[in-house]
Amino acid sequence: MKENMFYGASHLIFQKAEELRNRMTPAEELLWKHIHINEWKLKFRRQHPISNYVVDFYCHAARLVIELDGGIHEVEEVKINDQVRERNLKSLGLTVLRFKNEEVFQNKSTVLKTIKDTIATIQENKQLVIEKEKLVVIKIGGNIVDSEPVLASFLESFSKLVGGHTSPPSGDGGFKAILIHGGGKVATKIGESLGIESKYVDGRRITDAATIDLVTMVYAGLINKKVIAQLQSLGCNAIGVTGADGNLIPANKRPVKEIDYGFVGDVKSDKINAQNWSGLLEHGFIPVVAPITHDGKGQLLNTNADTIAQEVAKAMSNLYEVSLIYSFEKAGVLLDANDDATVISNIDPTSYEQLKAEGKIFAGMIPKLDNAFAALNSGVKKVVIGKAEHLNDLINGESGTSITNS
Ligand SMILES: Nc1ncnc2c1ncn2[C@@H]1O[C@H](COP(=O)(O)OP(=O)(O)O)[C@@H](O)[C@H]1O
Ligand SMILES: CC(=O)N[C@@H](CCC(=O)OP(=O)(O)O)C(=O)O
Repeated sequence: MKENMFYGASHLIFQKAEELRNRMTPAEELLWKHIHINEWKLKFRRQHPISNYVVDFYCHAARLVIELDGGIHEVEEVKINDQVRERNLKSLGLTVLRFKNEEVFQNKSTVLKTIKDTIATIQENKQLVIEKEKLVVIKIGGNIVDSEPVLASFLESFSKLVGGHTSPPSGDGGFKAILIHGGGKVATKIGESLGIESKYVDGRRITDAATIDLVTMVYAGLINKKVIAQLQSLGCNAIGVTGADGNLIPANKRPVKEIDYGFVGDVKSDKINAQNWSGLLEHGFIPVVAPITHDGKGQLLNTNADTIAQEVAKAMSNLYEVSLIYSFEKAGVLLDANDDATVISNIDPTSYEQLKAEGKIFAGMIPKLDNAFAALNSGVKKVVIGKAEHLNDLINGESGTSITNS
């Protein structure tokens, strides 16, 4: 799809597009504000290279070009050039809408209605090729959260990725992302100092009344707010949430069978409302999620952060093309869990079963991989496990372990 959407534009056209993007006209700025985030959930690009041209706005899913004309376009010679340009763009199968700058200033609602009607017609004719926007769901593990310098360095890389103020200028402001943090180690340490003992069964903390208060304070309070403050200082409009905020992650208290886990929550997968999350993202917020959920009856619940990442990634894959990154202190899933030089580059269900049987994959890595496969099986496009310090490479598929179905 990517190579297609430029219709063979040359390197020079790309350069020109980059220059034009840096000096948009006031009319372009105004229209961009309205179509950048839009009710049709379509991705528009501005100053987009197509063949020999740079078009003002382009939506590849609808194959729709929108051009704005200033006064110069009234000159006869320019008019002829515009006609040739329009004919050439249409010959590529594109719909072209043209507006005058004054129309955008004086008649904005009519301009937007024309765009809306055109999209509706394209939709009716089933010409719309859905191109989902990319979303990265990133989980940071307990050992990263436990180390201030490692966390700070991770957050700096993260901020660059999502368009914080230290990012290189990139035209469209970075990836959309959701960050989920753990913090089990910090909770255990603070618990010890308060005389609250930590007990785990199958990687899940037994969460009695004192423990749910402890983990709420540590995850939703201390850790979450420290992360938010750091991201804000890096120019990222991060907003801290638990699953109770905005009813983002409804859960059920885990039923008591052989083990009573106490206030541990199992996520109600079908009740995660992707539109609510999308609302935060579309308004430019970067959600930072603490692993606390709720039962809708006033009870907070403790839910494993790997599971939350999987559930949120799954729910969001209806609306976005989602990559799920499990980042932690090791370089990936390792053949020897203590040797970063032994990264397994790819794991599929068969090799997973084998490595587990051989005892090479154990403890917390088992539920992490179970979550990874569950995500892949429910629409998540890509899952990678690897070192938090290699965030960029993990996203580009150049580091860590890729989880695949075959
Ligand atoms: N093959 C393996 N490769 C890497 N880590 C492994 C492997 N098998 C078991 N582990 C263990 O799994 C742990 C990661 O699980 P966990 O502690 O739950 O993750 P997180 O830090 O993200 O919460 C590692 O710290 C490591 O001790
Ligand atoms: C129910 C349950 O086990 N909840 C986890 C939530 C935190 C977590 O998952 O943190 P890590 O990513 O650091 O492991 C716990 O309290 O440890």
